[in-house]
Amino acid sequence: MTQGQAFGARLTAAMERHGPLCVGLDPHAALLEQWGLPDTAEGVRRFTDTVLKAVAGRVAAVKPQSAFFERHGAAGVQVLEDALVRLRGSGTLSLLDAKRGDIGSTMGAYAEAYLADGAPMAADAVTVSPYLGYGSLRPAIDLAADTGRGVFVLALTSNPEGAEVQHQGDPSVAARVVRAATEDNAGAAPAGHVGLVVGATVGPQAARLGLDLAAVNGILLAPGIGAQGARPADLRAGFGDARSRVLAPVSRGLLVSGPTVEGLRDAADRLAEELSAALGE
Ligand SMILES: O=C(O)c1cc(=O)[nH]c(=O)n1[C@@H]1O[C@H](COP(=O)(O)O)[C@@H](O)[C@H]1O
Repeated sequence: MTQGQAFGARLTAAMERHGPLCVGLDPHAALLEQWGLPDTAEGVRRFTDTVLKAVAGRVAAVKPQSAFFERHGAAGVQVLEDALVRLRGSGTLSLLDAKRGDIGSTMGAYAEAYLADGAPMAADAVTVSPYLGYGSLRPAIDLAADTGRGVFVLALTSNPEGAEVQHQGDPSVAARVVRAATEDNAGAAPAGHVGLVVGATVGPQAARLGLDLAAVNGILLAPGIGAQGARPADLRAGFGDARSRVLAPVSRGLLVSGPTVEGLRDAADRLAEELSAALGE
């Protein structure tokens, strides 16, 4: 293991220290405009610099959404790579949101891109899609374990269209993904390296679909608060006894508080408190 501690231990410690907020780093064109920045790689660089100045070292995790960097080509991807480097050692973990999923041999290459020591784009964890089969993710799950990193597997996503696939079957497809991740996390303490994505907007449906979230022994990434309509208070009902494992990523709902470092920082502090209160005992 090359990150010192295992991913589950590092993220659990960061959440105990800083709370359940994960800052989503999504430089949407509309946000760049609102911040008075050009919709170019240079605009994305200045946006990213402000977000990291505001929150790096103060929140448990930052989740850059790769798409908003990729739309500016190689120059945008360079901004993302630089952000990942900057987060290393900051005390804030990087969760790269790239939602990768492919046949196993190609998945191996994605794993090397994001989860190998010394990789230019190495993050603390990456989001992955199990919808080519959970087993196709094996190269990423295993490399993450070897290097002290993690993966977040999509289980029950926050968007309404996810139901077409994830709700199907008995047990549901989502429940089978949860069960597979639970097996990969068995025996780890305080948490395993396979996290799951369960949207804050759909958490209340988890029990109906047979997801045993309390048994997962991994961190539950719960997007959907703010722009997608969920509120911090919804987490308590949606996640029940698993709520101490919830890490809530918020992008637009927080980023609209820019463009000043102080404005963003204050908003992040308030949101972190609200989330802690909603998820507390
Ligand atoms: O993996 C994710 O983070 C993710 C999964 C999911 O089910 N829903 C979801 O919204 N996301 C991501 O979380 C972020 C949500 O952004 P906001 O709605 O602006 O907070 C985006 O980067 C999405 O791509």
